[in-house]
Amino acid sequence: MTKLKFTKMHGLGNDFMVIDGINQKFDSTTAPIAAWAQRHTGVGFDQLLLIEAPQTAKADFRYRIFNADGSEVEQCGNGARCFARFVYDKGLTNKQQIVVETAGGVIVPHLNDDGTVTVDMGVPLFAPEQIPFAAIDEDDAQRISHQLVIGNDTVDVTCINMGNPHAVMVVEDIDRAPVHRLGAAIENHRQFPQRVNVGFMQILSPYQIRLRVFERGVGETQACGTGACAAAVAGISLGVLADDKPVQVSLPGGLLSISWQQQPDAHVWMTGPVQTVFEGEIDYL
Ligand SMILES: N[C@@H](CCC[C@H](N)C(=O)O)C(=O)O
Repeated sequence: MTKLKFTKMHGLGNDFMVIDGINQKFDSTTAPIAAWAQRHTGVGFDQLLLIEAPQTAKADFRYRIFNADGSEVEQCGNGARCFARFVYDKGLTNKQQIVVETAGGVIVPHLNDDGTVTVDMGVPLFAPEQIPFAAIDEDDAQRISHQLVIGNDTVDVTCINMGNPHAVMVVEDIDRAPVHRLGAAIENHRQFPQRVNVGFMQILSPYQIRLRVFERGVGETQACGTGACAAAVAGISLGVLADDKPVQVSLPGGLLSISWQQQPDAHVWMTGPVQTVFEGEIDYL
């Protein structure tokens, strides 16, 4: 049995087991990721983040993401900030602006002097096949908001791909929203063939929202970076948020600042904190 070194980190309470897969051997096909994710019997985390060498010369690193249920996914915003802090603090790079390959496209985190990290999260996608979302007909396919039938209820969701799929609902009060019941039903709704992350957004002003996210493969988390980006983009696209200043997103774990201008090919920018909690090692292989 060898020991695998890892670092426990979090971004606003969305927590991660971060593994340097460049300097140690790690096989994601055999690692017991879902068991390690367990809160009582494992390390406990929402996502495992794996750092690898890039596959193209244009990037500095490749960053892979695994949900607590063990599924590999395309993108993770809070993880991207932790990733950047990790590679810099561990001396894997001396760059403060890092080009990163992910399964959801290239992102560019930048380490700020105040300890926060700003990430260029790329361009949001809206077309049903890009989410992916199975629209019921051509009219439905033209819209960014869609009606979903869930049992006896009909709910409106705005669908955005931020590297990974998101469905965002506007609600009156996130404290009273049925986040767990509706979140689980929408995550696994037959119109989302790859499942979906579900955001519940309360509008406070054109520049301020409250947000809870029921994450695909995890359940409700303290914060979701891509969820915050998707919610801000959804609100701006629906005309209930403004795009001339950053939108402040208040999540159960704290605040993220999101900027996006409603123009073709405009990138989404996310700024927020990161925290290293402890270093650990676990029996492996
Ligand atoms: N916590 C994340 C998103 C992690 C992946 C997500 N659960 C998915 O399945 O796509 C974030 O901060 O963006």
